Amino acid sequence: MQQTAITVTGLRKRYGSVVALDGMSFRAQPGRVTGFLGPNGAGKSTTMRVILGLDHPNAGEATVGDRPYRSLPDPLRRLGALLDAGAVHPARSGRNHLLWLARCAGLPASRVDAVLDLVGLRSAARRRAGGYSLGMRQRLGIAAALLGDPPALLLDEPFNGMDPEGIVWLRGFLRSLAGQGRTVLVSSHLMGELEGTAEHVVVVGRGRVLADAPVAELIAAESGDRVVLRTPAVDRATAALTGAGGAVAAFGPDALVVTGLAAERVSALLAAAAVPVGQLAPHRATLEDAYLRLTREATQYRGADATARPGEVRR
Ligand SMILES: Nc1ncnc2c1ncn2[C@@H]1O[C@H](COP(=O)(O)OP(=O)(O)OP(=O)(O)O)[C@@H](O)[C@H]1O
Repeated sequence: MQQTAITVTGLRKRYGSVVALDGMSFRAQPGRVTGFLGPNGAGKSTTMRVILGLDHPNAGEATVGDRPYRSLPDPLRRLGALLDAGAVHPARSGRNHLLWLARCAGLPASRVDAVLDLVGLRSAARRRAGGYSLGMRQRLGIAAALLGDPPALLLDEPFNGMDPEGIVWLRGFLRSLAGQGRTVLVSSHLMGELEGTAEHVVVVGRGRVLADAPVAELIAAESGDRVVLRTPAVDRATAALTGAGGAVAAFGPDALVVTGLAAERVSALLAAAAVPVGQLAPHRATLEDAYLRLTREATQYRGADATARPGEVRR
């Protein structure tokens, strides 16, 4: 399979007084799922439209392989895209929708049945697409993106409207597409959807990149040297640990989060002070923790304290 990275460089885009893209740059590499994450209004869809040549940036450029999408001689065979799962004629069957797309692109009809099988829509293929659930329309959109068997895929919010079974299926499916060497760029505003799927994430806010890193690296950086412990003697534990230079914060009625001391040292200090300990473990952050911290400042539309969760220690 021909390797085809998706690259955006210095994209700027303004709609009147709204700055949608403010110097967006990143590369989605072949052979992995790249999560494109950010809160509502962060500029994900605008970036994807620019990649597809549907919107013109005020500055910067986007390429698929080494060329702008619009200059590709056989675009559907190079980059498959799902932008809007609703963009289907409601009276047409799923199969006829794909047949029509295949005909327009000069692709063989045999591809239609192949992609229907891939996305698990074969049994519903002859039903009117207007009667499909949103999850089924997403599958149809993914099938359309795969018609040309492209080495690169760009999917805008494909998990939207999928039931839990669909989400599990799509996670595995995206991983298998990347495993075949394809570039898979997937947007979402929910970190959890991409957990266990994306190896690499580009987190964006207010039109620019906030983080561009492997998921494992983001989680490790977020976890830091924090230890969570449970003890009925919260005050004595706090005194022993702060005396040794640790920073201690309450985490519920009988739990503490300790920063600045390794787990072994925390354990030794508490033993020396004869503090009973129910549980002690290094804190492992989730991808969602990292995402919420990164995007907290860049979130445009937020309720009064929408990012706080019960028991969370704000940093
Ligand atoms: N055609 C347009 N006209 C005016 N403003 C627009 C247009 N398209 C996008 N915007 C604005 O640009 C900003 C980025 O929007 P965009 O849709 O790219 O964000 P997004 O990250 O995809 O958000 P969401 O997760 O809500 O889809 C927003 O402030 C949006 O209101």
